[in-house]
Amino acid sequence: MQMELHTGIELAVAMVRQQTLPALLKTATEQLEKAFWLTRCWALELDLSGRLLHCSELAEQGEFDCSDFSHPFSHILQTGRSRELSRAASYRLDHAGFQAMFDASDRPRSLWLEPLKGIGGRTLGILVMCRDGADWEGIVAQPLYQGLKELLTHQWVAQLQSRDDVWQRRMLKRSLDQLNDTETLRKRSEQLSRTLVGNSLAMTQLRAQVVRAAGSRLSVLVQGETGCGKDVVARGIHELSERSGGPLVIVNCAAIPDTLLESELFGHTRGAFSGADQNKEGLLAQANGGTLFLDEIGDMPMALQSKLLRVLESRQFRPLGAREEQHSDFRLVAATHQPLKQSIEEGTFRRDLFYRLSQFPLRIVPLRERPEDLEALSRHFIRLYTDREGMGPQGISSHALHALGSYGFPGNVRELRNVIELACLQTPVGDDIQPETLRLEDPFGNTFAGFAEEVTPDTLDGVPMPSDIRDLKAAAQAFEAAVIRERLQQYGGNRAQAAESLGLPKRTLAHKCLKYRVAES
Ligand SMILES: Nc1ncnc2c1ncn2[C@@H]1O[C@H](COP(=O)(O)OP(=O)(O)OP(=O)(O)O)[C@@H](O)[C@H]1O
Repeated sequence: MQMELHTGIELAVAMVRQQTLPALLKTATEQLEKAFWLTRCWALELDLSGRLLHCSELAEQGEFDCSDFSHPFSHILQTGRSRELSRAASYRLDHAGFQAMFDASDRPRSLWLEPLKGIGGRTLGILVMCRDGADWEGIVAQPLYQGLKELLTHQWVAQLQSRDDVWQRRMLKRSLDQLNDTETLRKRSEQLSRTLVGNSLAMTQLRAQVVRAAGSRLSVLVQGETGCGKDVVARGIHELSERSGGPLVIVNCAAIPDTLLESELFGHTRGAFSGADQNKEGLLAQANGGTLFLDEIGDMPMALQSKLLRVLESRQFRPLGAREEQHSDFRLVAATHQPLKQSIEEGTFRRDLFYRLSQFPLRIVPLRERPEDLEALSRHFIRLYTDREGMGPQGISSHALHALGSYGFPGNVRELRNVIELACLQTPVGDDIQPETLRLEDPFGNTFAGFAEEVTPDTLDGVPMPSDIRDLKAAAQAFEAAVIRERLQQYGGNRAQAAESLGLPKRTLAHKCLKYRVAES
């Protein structure tokens, strides 16, 4: 009796020490084997769906489908009662998994199959005991067996509960993480919608992409027609990224002469070339810790493309005339309105650089393909005008919006901005912009909608009538000069605004002003 008590306590302690269900089942079956002289003992675990019994100790073929009656376990589950199985009956059962278990138990004379149930009668699994004697009733009636079985089912339920708790905590954490991600994405997209305006599906998707791109370290290539917002997108990526506290260095590859672009980017030492009278830090170095935005990358000369590719691979570069290499940790955003794939085919753009740049490609849809954005963009530009000037129109009439909708906007959002700003100027304070104040024309001067005043070559000072032209080049230059003069007047001499309204870099406008001797008014 004392011996039995001692064994019982030993077994109980071993069981309660186990931290996982497989460890508990292994310990329990080993202890039962020892205590009752079994040749083998197995514990089959019923899965959550109730459709599969699993025996982790049987490495292969340890799964028993509960709807398959070619093994004895489905019958036990169905009746909920224990039963004995003889060696002869076991031989007759044609089930590979059961036969593997029978073999691994050394083909005992008798097996005892007992369903184990937890709280509320929920079936946990089946206990399989193997022995060469057949006195099962004598064993299962013993208080030691009853006590151990009760402890086993108790611990089994506790393990399932803690597994459920862990699983539930994990699920909860996962859904919270997902919620947080979605919430962050939503908040950032909302923040971006203040500068990257538009309610169309294309714009909503673009904002989500910009937020994703900002959160990654990949190089971004922004493609889209001129004036559609590539610059706005590049700034958005910088501002929403972890580098927003660092510099945003913008380089317009088309505006800097080829001969200067390399030294502008890489920097140079004093005496590196004639005219280099002091050391100059390049834009690559200036972008350290921030973002480098290479606008109009399609215009970069081939020789420089190879050098840029090397820099992108190592973030190392050597200023002109320098002996030592320098390092700069920048994130690259490039943009172009040119179809780069075509440039690659024509041999003017390096394929390997294209792939290096477009790790995260973004494409901006032209304004004519998202007319739903016209209203939000128009109101945005009216608000910007009013904030800047301290007064302005109240809004825009539905007729004016209709007129905007019927125009193709070859200059995209930049053109819309110019149209709205000019209309703001001509609309009495507090009124709505009307169609007559919208100056809609294509780049060749064809009028589309109500015009306040037509600007065609014959109304521009100094431009000959087409029939009077004797020198086409001179006439074209006179036309260019007249347009620039007129635009500068319109913007009160503000070169930046005039340049933007003409789709020109400021530097190019300055150069043309010098060439045509156009002074600001
Ligand atoms: N979705 C937008 N929301 C608000 N403003 C926009 C949007 N898209 C463009 N703009 C405005 O339109 C003008 C032109 O945009 P931006 O300079 O970004 O175009 P771009 O594609 O970089 O042009 P380019 O090809 O000439 O460099 C800017 O004044 C910009 O603020």
